[in-house]
Amino acid sequence: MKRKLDQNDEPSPQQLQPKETREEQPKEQQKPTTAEPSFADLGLDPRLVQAVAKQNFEKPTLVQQKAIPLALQGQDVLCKASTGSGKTAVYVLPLLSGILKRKSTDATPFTAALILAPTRELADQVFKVIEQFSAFCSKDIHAAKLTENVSDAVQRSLLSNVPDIVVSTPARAWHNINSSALSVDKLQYLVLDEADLVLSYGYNEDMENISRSLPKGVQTIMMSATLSAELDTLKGIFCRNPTLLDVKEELGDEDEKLAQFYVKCAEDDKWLLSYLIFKLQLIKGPCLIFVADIDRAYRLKLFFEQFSIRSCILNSELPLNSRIKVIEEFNRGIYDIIIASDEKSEVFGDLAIGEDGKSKDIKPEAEKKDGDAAEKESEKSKKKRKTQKRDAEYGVSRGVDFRNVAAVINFDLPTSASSYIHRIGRTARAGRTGMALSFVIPSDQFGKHKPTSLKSTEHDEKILARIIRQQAKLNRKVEPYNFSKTQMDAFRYRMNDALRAVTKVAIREARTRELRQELLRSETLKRYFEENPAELAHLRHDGELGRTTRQQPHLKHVPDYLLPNGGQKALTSNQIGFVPFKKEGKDKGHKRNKPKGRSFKVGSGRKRDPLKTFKVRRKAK
Ligand SMILES: Nc1ncnc2c1ncn2[C@@H]1O[C@H](COP(=O)(O)OP(=O)(O)OP(=O)(O)O)[C@@H](O)[C@H]1O
Repeated sequence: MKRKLDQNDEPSPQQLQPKETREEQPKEQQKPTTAEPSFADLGLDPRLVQAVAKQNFEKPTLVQQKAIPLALQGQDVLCKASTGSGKTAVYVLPLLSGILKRKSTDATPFTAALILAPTRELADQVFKVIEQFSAFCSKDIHAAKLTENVSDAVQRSLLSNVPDIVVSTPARAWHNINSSALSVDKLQYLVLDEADLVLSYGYNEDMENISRSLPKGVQTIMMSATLSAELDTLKGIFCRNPTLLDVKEELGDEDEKLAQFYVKCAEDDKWLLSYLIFKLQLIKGPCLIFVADIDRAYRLKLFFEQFSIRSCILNSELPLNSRIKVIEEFNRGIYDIIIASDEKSEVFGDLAIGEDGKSKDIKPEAEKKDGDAAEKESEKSKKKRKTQKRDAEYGVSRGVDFRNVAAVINFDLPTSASSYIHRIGRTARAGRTGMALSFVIPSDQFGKHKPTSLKSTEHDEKILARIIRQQAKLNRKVEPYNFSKTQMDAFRYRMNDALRAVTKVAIREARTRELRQELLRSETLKRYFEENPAELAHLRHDGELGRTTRQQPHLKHVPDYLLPNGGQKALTSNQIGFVPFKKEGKDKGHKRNKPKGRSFKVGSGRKRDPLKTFKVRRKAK
């Protein structure tokens, strides 16, 4: 965050670093102590240890230290560890090691491992990790992924090469097993990644079917970030008596890595705050903004465009290739803001807010208006939805390895505490620091600003109470954050101007245009870009979409008179302040660097004049 800094504000080095020079933060794991095992000590094939070193993993994370030896011994394992703790390597390394060991004496080709993940993004990500870890034994390991949108014939030919490892979603895996394209007769390993989510994605039947087709004695590894009743069901289906590992980070460690805040605000204030946060660059570094549905994501993007704030979109409508590319480019630091519609959270949120314990039907925004017009609109949008192709195997808040995310913003609070865990788990990964900020609509404010009201936020306060309780159990705090209303109000008319310009027609048009563009990129141009990879760099995903939005050039910059006395410094004051990051130069967001007191001061020199900094940055864009 290049937010307002005051005595209470201690910016992390990463957040203060200009985007262009953004580097990965040093990882806590990188200083081994004598007491802790190295990867070489875990009994892995030396070629894998070499590949791990190439990834700059200097020592195994706690969950890796505990679970890899068990998996190497052939035990069934059910492992629970927090998001971003390195669970993928926990199963990929032992699988590879086992396959290499067997192949040294028996080269018979057969599919030895099936890895199931709830979404195609995740399956694709796991496949990439396999490729990385088998870099020094690629001749001996052949892996295939069933994530591409290709015909049965293409999948069949892919599988006819008898890959050692197949990575898939359960639905695709079962489809191919059922059609005999994939033989699991000799399967040795079955992995369920993000096992707590597999059933909520509706894969029950596929899982039952897969289980029935497996030979006896398959070693099963289940990985999960949360414990849920679903894990028990899966345990019953696949392995009766696994070794249970519940790996917790050291006490206090999480607390330091991840700062969590919430802001109670009116419905339109979310828009105002987001505008301020990004236009004044109060958050610095890559940000992930979660909204409840696709229209809302486009609305926010078009709203941002009114102020020249660039962002890209992730949703289930976009082709998988585009989604993966957006994530990859975000990870490479090309984009600063992703607006992700967390549709699964809305569909599967436990919403168990009702005292009756029953979940409630959450209707999309267009369906919650009063009167005939609303009904008609609702009918129209229902029809439209039916004809729209969504990817049921999409999920962005769960498991996707976004790197170096400085902040996760819950623009719309999720409807369950477990969804919150998955969302905030996209930041503060692998020993890095991060911040989560959630907008919460107090119940007396709900429905007060019709144009921006959203049904799923009706019970925000109850969900927040659950989140706070859940985080307290994990020894983490979610703290309130207050913005000064008076200072925000100076910007309110600009926010209203921008909101008015983002009409329903503009949203629909932007959504259709982007879909068309992405399909074109994804399908028609795929081969061209395979042959001309350099050209791909010219295709950006954060371009402007709002051609039909009213253009308002005066909104693109912030006049000096709007900034409170003292510019951004004032915005970071106690009233409006922002997130207490760590001190510059002190790093590193870990225990040994615990900040001593809060003494960061904003100077008055040119370099530190936030207004001037802001102007320079704007020119640079
Ligand atoms: N031993 C290690 N040292 C340093 N970095 C690591 C280590 N192991 C994994 N990582 C990195 O940590 C990040 C998170 O790893 P991974 O995606 O496996 O976490 P996860 O526990 O599966 O998270 P989630 O629950 O969100 O899926 C990745 O970028 C990975 O490269």
